[in-house]
Amino acid sequence: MSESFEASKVGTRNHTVEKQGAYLQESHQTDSVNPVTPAGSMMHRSPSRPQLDLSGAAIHGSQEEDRTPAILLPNQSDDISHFAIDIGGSLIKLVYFSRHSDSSKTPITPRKMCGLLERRRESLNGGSLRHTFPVLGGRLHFVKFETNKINECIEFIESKKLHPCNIIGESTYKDDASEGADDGAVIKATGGGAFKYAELLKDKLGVTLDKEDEMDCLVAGLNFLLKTIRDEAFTHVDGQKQFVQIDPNDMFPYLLVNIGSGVSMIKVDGEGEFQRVSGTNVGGGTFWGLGRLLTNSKSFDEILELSQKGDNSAVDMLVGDIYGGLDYNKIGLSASTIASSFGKATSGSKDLSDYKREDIALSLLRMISYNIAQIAYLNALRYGLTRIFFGGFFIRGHAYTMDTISFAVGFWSKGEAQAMFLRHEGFLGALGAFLSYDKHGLANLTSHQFVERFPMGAPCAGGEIQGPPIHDLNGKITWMEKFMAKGNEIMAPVPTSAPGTTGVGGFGRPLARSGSLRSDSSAALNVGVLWLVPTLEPFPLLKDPKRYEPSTIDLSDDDEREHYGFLRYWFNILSSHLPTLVGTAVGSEGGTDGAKRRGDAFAQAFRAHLARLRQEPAAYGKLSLATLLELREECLREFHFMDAYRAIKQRENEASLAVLPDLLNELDAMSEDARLLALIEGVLAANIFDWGSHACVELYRKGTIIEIYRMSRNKMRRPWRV
Ligand SMILES: Nc1ncnc2c1ncn2[C@@H]1O[C@H](COP(=O)(O)OP(=O)(O)OP(=O)(O)O)[C@@H](O)[C@H]1O
Ligand SMILES: CC(C)(CO)[C@@H](O)C(=O)NCCC(=O)O
Repeated sequence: MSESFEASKVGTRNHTVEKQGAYLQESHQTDSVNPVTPAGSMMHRSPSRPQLDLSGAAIHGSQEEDRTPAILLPNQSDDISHFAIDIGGSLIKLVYFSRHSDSSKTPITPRKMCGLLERRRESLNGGSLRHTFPVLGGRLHFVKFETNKINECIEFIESKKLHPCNIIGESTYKDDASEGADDGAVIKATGGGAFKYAELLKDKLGVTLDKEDEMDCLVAGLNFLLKTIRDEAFTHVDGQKQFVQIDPNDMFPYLLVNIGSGVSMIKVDGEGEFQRVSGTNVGGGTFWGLGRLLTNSKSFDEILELSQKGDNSAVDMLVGDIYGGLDYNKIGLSASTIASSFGKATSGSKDLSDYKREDIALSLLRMISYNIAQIAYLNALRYGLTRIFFGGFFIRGHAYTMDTISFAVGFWSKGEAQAMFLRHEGFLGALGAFLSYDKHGLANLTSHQFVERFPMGAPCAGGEIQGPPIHDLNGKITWMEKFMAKGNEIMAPVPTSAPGTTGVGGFGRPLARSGSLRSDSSAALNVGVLWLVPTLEPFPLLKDPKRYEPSTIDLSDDDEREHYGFLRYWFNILSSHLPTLVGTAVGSEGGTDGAKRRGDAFAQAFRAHLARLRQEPAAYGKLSLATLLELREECLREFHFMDAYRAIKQRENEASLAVLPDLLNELDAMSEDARLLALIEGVLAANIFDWGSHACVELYRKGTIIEIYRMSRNKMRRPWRV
């Protein structure tokens, strides 16, 4: 099977490393950011509840050894509704759901949530529950742990109190009255570890695992993502990432190649319609295991990082090595093609220590990636499939791995088959298990009901960065529960830090100084927290709500960018407006020293986002003005500015209410047509203002919104009337 590829054809490393250099330069300036906050969304609790339950808080681990010691807050609850777990040979993946904490004025504890569910359930007719149960708003979080550190995962579940109320049996719903009687929770679980660790989880957490088949879950997870999450799938060729639009009505058939410890290849023909057609024991575990032995690396990421500085020709036997520097043209093999991976190591005179770790790492990465890609291609060929999705955490969002696999698939299939990758690569199984809870009705959601948010804080202690600096955008893809601490004193309310989580879909903190893996932005930025926004209804008059796309201009699209220059325009606007926004935000929090520090930190974080996007506009998926503004809002919230415009809104509301009767009278007095036009103009004026239009902001300085509204109607020359 050891067909080979031409070494030069997959050589995108230089390119990506260069990009990384530029990026690091730009982002270093953010290192000195000061105080920072947690991934924001868990922070905004109702005032009637303390923001954090700090009782029993303790630093977890040694501060000397760990620059980001986790703070365990054993009594903090997060209104969790439920979670599912995928325990694989190498990694444990956890998907958990938390309610929008701001969606209700009353704080909802997990048990209250169960009571709520129970009451709603009762109010519906038993049989129809499955399909009509209202979906609760909330967030889906993705976290992973190493399987051999399962205790850290258990601690995480405990510290976040994910387990007491995760009940799937109809008879086990509880309401407030049954607080305390929370045994018997049943958790959806998949992967081999669902069997292996069932007893342990029962002992430690008191939960029973409801086992779901691993392959079922992988397929269900992927189908859900392809149908529901925008820009989930992408190709990666020569360092270029391109999102693929998947038509939910034309998704099948495809081949899923899940590269975990081992590799499963699944032909998928429809919802729940699939067959595991092949597999190979040479997978991610092989790469990690052999890589660790051969390079003495401490982690998976370290091996990947090493590989990017290596030259595999020092280890691999090339066609040219065999043919005295010549190509073997007759069968289409150039001299630089790898004839035999590790073939040079057969030389008796050299020991392992005579080879460079970097070279070994690269040779190994290529060997494994090519081999899997080739088997994948053969299976695609066997079943006439042209779409191949590669999942599993071996991929790790790593540009070089993806390029190598893409190259191999393209090479063997002569361009007929396409390798595609997934932003939630390693979470397919966990997500599938999560979806198998049938009470939340997630499976029927459309893409409009999920938005993806990217928390990116930087924890700091004593005024100095203690966590990943902001340029380490890894924070964007983890559900990083950041904290701010001064010595042992917690300065900002934060959820529990995740001990031992290895991050989500991207790299953990870079171990090497260079952080060269960051050369691939996708590695660090491919997964955010999914927010479920079920309350948004499409406009009723839309012809096809499912296809309605409010943001028609993709700012990350090259052509459009050149054509309109929008991206640069908006970046400039957002950058120049930043000081004003920070001032407003700080003012909204009383202008305290703490608020100022947070304001500075927000500005640095947001600048880092903009710098990142300038460099790679598609880094966070499709980019529209709406997503840019949403990103800014999210970033503000992350730094605890829940509403930067609070004070202004209050002032405006008061002023508006004072003149509202007058305005209503004025509108009432109009003819129907004139009134409709006035209302529409008013809505547009408010909307444009809300989007921070430059001209409006200038106008605003001179009066209140209501005055602008009047001015826009009475005085301004409207372009559409000229
Ligand atoms: N931080 C990490 N630690 C360990 N392995 C990692 C890490 N990041 C990526 N990997 C790679 O991901 C692989 C595990 O992927 P994944 O979690 O999809 O599979 P798994 O569920 O553990 O395995 P299986 O399905 O075969 O039981 C590892 O074997 C390794 O190659
Ligand atoms: C055994 C599983 C399914 C566990 O996830 C996976 O590791 C795998 O597909 N291994 C490859 C086994 C084979 O088909 O040779």
